[in-house]
Amino acid sequence: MSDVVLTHNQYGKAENRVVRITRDNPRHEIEDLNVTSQLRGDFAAAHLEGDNSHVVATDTQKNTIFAYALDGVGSPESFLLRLAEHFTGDFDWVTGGRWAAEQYTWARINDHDHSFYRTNAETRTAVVVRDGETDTVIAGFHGLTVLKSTESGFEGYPKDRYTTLKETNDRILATDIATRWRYNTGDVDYNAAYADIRAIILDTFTQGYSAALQQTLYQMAEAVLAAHPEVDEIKFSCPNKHHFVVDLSPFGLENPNEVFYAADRPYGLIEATVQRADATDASAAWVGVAGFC
Ligand SMILES: O=c1[nH]c(=O)c2[nH]c(=O)[nH]c2[nH]1
Repeated sequence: MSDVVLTHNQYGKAENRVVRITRDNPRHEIEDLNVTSQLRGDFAAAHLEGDNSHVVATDTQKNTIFAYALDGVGSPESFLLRLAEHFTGDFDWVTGGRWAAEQYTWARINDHDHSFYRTNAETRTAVVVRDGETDTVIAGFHGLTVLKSTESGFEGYPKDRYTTLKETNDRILATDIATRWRYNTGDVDYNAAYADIRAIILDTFTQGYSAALQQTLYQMAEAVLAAHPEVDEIKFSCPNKHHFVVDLSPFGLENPNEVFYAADRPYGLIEATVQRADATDASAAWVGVAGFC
């Protein structure tokens, strides 16, 4: 057998479903997360020799996540950073790792103090990658479904023998927004930044005429980078949820852009990354973030 070497490796406990209730007064708060912890460092002996003396058990990582939740979550980013600090601080050979979370949104039922319903709003995401002294924090969300019923079109594209699509300057534009953005500093109020970036993305979606989903994605990215100097890079992955005008002429009916067939698949898939021209290369931190270009 030719010589082989162990290269990248990481390990941990995936998808720890943590629900933290803050109940120090009658009006409870709920934080609902799905947390994954993966350690990187000197784990060669475990792979090569069956020596587990460096292997902080995935079960221990799970327990640590739940124990840390007792001190509060606050924001998924700060929670993951605390985990990174713990594992790299307490175990010499853990030189870094990757901690990721999804956070689900609950709303109060009739403004009730301790009864909630899970909303269909977006899922918030966070990733912390620690490599020695360097932390990279990537925030984002997916599943925010938006639609504008006019002020969108698609024209001017090349036509060939396979083109059947008709040009239009008045169509429905609908998508499920998935986005991730990378902070260039640790000095961030993660919840406030999240709320503002989400609001900017939604507001930009509403603004003006969209010549293509590509243009709208770029404008959303540009607006976030303009308003948030602490963000260096933002990625979008957005399906074009086609709404086709139904031909009702066989029934002698006109359909002036009022009745649509909401197609399930296939769908256009439009993806883009926009970053500051002078942004540092952080491609290593994006490894493992699936579904973006
Ligand atoms: O916004 C759009 N972008 C495209 O690239 C495209 N292609 C297509 O058929 N319809 C659309 N719409």
